[in-house]
Amino acid sequence: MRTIYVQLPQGGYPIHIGSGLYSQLPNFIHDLGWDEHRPLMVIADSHVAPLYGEKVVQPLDEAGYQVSLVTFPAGEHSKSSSTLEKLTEECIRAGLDRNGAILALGGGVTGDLAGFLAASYMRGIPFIQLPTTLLAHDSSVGGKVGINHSLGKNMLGAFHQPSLVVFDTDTLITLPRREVVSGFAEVVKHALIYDDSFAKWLLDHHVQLNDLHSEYIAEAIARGCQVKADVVALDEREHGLRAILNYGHTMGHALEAISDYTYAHGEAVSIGMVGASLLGEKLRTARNVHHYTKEILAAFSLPTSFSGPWSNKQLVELMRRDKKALGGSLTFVLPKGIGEVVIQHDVQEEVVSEVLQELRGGVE
Ligand SMILES: NC(=O)c1ccc[n+]([C@@H]2O[C@H](COP(=O)([O-])OP(=O)(O)OC[C@H]3O[C@@H](n4cnc5c(N)ncnc54)[C@H](O)[C@@H]3O)[C@@H](O)[C@H]2O)c1
Ligand SMILES: O=C(O)C(=O)C[C@@H](O)[C@H](O)[C@H](O)COP(=O)(O)O
Ligand SMILES: [Zn+2]
Repeated sequence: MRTIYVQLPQGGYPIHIGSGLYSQLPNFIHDLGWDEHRPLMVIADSHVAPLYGEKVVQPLDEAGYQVSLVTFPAGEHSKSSSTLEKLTEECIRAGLDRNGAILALGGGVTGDLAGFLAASYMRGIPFIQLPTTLLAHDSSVGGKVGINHSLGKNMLGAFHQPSLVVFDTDTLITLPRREVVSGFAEVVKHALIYDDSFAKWLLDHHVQLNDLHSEYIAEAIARGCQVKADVVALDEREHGLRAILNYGHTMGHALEAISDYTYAHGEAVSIGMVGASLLGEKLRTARNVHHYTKEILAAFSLPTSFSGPWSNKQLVELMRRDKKALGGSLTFVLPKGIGEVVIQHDVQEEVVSEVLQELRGGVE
């Protein structure tokens, strides 16, 4: 097992990564100082609950915890106020009080949704992240929780840090290939924004990683989590630096929302990172990053271009609603080199449209 700590002024928390970790959940929870009188509510989606619900519930039940499991329909559309409302009802009916805690078992949708429920239920109760997708090495760390609105992605949310993250890598065995690929986008992102040696390592070992070789995958998750933990420790509430974790997301979130979430998050972020690399070269924040960006993303079978009936204007309108955009100006995280980025405000619409045009159909 590998453990990474997220160091925060109010104490921080560990991220445990490894195989067969659910049997150790009672010990990890005891280490938090939570005794068996704390009711636990496991929240999982309709794909994950039948696969891993019992594996989480059983050891906790045997250790004497009062633990229940609730589910919701899998998919990005469940990151919504209506699902939040239904889960709130389940918690109230189950008698969950302020002494209770939520365990978010699943991918980023579950983590964001159940985390937001934990942030707002009775004005906030503790929660634990149990990520089951590769992508969720990112979403389970850092405390950004929230839901979507019909007018934009992640429009309602909070910063609410988990008390503990337990990534049992055995769960990745059942993950559909498309979701594995999507998850690599955030792994690559962590390398491209912060750690050029990590990027080189990812390219050198993409064959083993694509095969989900357990040692390499655990290493990739740990290195990605380390980048995230370092950045969050320096700027928990995104006053500045933390925005670098949004690399590829200005375009990515716009593509996700406009496609009604036909694009998976990682796919959209991948296209967004190619867009950011093109933009960086045009605005001269970086040289020679576009080709490398495409190469590393293609090594993990990620998309580097898009097609769709949406106009550049529609996409730009969504980008102006991005949370980094102040006063409606366009804000992007742009590369400075490999492993280094810069936050750029007031990017002109014309140059963004040029990039969108080049991203359509993959014109060089
Ligand atoms: N809070 C953050 O910091 C942060 C960071 C990155 C992404 N996100 C959010 O995360 C979401 C995407 O997360 P995701 O890609 O994990 O999506 P997801 O949670 O929808 O999971 C993808 C699919 O895989 C299924 N699944 C999950 N684990 C499985 C397993 N082990 N075996 C079989 N099937 C499994 C799910 O049921 C779902 O159908 C987006 O909403 C994105 O905005 C949040
Ligand atoms: O943790 C962060 O900060 C991130 O930006 C991580 C992103 O990968 C993630 O998609 C996040 O949910 C985006 O947040 P938002 O504030 O742009 O909605
Ligand atoms: Zn993301």
